[in-house]
Amino acid sequence: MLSWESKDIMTDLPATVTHRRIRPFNTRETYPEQNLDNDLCQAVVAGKMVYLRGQVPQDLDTRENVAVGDPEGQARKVAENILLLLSEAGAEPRHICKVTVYLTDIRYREVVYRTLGQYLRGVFPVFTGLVVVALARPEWFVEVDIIAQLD
Ligand SMILES: C=C(N)C(=O)O
Repeated sequence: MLSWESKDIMTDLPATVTHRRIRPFNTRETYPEQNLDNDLCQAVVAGKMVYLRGQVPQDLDTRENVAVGDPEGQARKVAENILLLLSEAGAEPRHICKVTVYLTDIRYREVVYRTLGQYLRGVFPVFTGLVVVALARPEWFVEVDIIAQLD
């Protein structure tokens, strides 16, 4: 059976993979209430491409949930996380290509889009907006994926 722990798979990884992984963590630390064990990170820089983890209203340093019950405040925190991670990746908002917005309620769409729009004025990314049944924590109303490309 194949598994990521398989020696064959590990040795098959190309020696040239040099992606930069920003703020690595394990889900045991970020979701202590869930039985998880995933090595993840907040951003990957792969050549000129920058991929952000789905950003949620959580402080990137303390992991504290922010703006519980407040979709506008959650959108603001998500946008601030995105700007911080982009800068850590050496990117700027103008590098953003694709934004995917996940909402837990269609009624949050206007306030969340208005708030994100304030941070992305003049950027003109492509956007996808989805309403989903749930996010990883019940307190979270919004999650945003970003793909950017450096110059
Ligand atoms: C919040 C997430 N993006 C996650 O748990 O994967």
